[in-house]
Amino acid sequence: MSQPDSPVTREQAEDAVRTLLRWAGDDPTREGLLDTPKRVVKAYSDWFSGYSEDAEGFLRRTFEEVEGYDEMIILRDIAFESHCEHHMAPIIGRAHVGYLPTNKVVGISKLARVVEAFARRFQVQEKLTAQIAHCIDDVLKPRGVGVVIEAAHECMTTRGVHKRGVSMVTSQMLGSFRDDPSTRNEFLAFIDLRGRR
Ligand SMILES: Nc1nc2c(ncn2[C@@H]2O[C@H](COP(=O)(O)OP(=O)(O)OP(=O)(O)O)[C@@H](O)[C@H]2O)c(=O)[nH]1
Ligand SMILES: [Zn+2]
Repeated sequence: MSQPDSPVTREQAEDAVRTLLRWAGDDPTREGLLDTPKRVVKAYSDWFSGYSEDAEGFLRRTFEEVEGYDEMIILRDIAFESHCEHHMAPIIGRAHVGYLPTNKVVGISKLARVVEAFARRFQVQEKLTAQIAHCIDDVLKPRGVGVVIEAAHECMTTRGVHKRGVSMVTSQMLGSFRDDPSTRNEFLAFIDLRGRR
C-alpha cells in the first residue's frame, strides 16, 4: 500500500477541516465549530486506523489441536463500517468469511480483525472483498476461502442517485470455494443471504 510521501501533521489535518467548514459557508471560529476540526481528526483516526494495522499479522497465531477438524469454518454477519474512496462517504455492511482449513485453524476473532483492518481504509467494495480473501489465503494457505460482503453505500443513499434500501453484494471465492460447486454452495447455504433478513 503506497503512503503519501511526507506525513501530514494533525494540525494540517485540522486546518483542512477548517477550510471545508469555510468552503461550506460556515464560520469555523464560532463557538459550536471551534472544537470541530479536533473532533473530526479524532474520528478520522478511528475510521482510517486500518492503514496502521498489519492484517496478515492477525492470522499468524494458529492452533493445530483440533482433533483433525477439517470442515468449513464460517464467521458470518461481521458488521463493519468503511468509507468509499470516491466520495469518502460511509459504507455500512456485513461480511461473511469462510475457509476450509488444512492442518491449522485461526482464532475466530482474527477473521473479524482482518475485516476491520481493511474496512478502516478508503475502499471500493470489490477491493475490500478481494483483500480479505487474499489475506486469509496467503497466510493460512487453506484449501479454500470465501468472502461475501453486503453493504449500503451512503454515496448512493444520501446523495447522487438517492436510492435507499439498495445493497451491493460482492463475493471473492478462492481455491475449492471457486473450483468446487458443492463447497461454494455449502458456504452460500450457511450464510443464507436472503433467508435471515
Ligand atoms: N463498483 C463500485 N462503485 C462504487 C463503490 N462505491 C461507490 N461507487 C460508485 O463510484 C462511482 C463514481 O462515479 P462518478 O461518476 O465518478 O462519480 P459521481 O458523479 O459522484 O457519480 P454518482 O454517484 O452517480 O453521482 C459511482 O457510480 C458510485 O456509485 C464501490 O465500492 N464499488
Ligand atoms: Zn461513493
